[in-house]
Amino acid sequence: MNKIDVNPVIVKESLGDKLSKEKHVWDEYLEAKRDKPERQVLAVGLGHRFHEGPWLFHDLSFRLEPGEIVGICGPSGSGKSTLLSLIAGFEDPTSGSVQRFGINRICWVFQNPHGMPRRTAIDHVTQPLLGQGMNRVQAESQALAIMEDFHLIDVCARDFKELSGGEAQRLMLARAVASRPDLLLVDEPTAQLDQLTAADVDRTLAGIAQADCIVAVATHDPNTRSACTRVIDLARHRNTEKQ
Ligand SMILES: Nc1ncnc2c1ncn2[C@@H]1O[C@H](COP(=O)(O)OP(=O)(O)OP(=O)(O)O)[C@@H](O)[C@H]1O
Repeated sequence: MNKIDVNPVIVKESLGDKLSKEKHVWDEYLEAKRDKPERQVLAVGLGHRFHEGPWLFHDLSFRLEPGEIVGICGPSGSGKSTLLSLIAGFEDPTSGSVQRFGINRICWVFQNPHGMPRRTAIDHVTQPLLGQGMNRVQAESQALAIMEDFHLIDVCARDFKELSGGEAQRLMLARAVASRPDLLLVDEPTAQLDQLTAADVDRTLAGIAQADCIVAVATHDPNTRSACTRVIDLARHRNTEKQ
């Protein structure tokens, strides 16, 4: 938890004029909290199973904070997508709790890229920026800067339907970054791609780390896993005793 600085002079003065000065200190505390929301996801003792089925994972505790790319890893069926849903709050855990702080906008990138076939690549990235109130010149310049991070400059004027699978997936990541979410969840970004195209996506994955956004990527691809800054390995949280 961030330390909130409280002015010691005001605290000392408050001994004399207790009520009003204490209120001052309290207001300052609230102001500081408003300015620096502690954006985080806190999971404690998390476990999940569907109906009376086997436990996918249990006793899972972690904290997700902005600035890193957290890989949610494990074999097929281990519950990676389910854990993303729990993190987002779309599903309630069977045991334990997930708390979200400072999260209003959640963005998902799915394994199958979905775009508008006859709209250009740059349109897909410009759109969310226009929605945030930028004018077209500002939005296009910002969109190009984001697309550069995802190696998309050469195809920016191409229609979505003309993009390769890897380009389309990188465009989904660029559009997600342009949407400025508080929480970005990426589900198996390379699952539908061949090895070479997947490597293209992995090379640009660092571009989704944002100073003010929490990022989690579900993957069973070892290269995508290596591109993450930290890993939650679901294989370690399966326990036959609990099944
Ligand atoms: N709504 C549901 N109801 C019942 N079972 C479900 C539901 N959603 C997922 N499952 C089951 O839970 C298990 C974990 O699914 P999940 O999609 O989370 O795994 P995953 O690790 O993401 O798998 P993959 O790597 O194959 O995408 C699977 O056996 C799946 O069939």
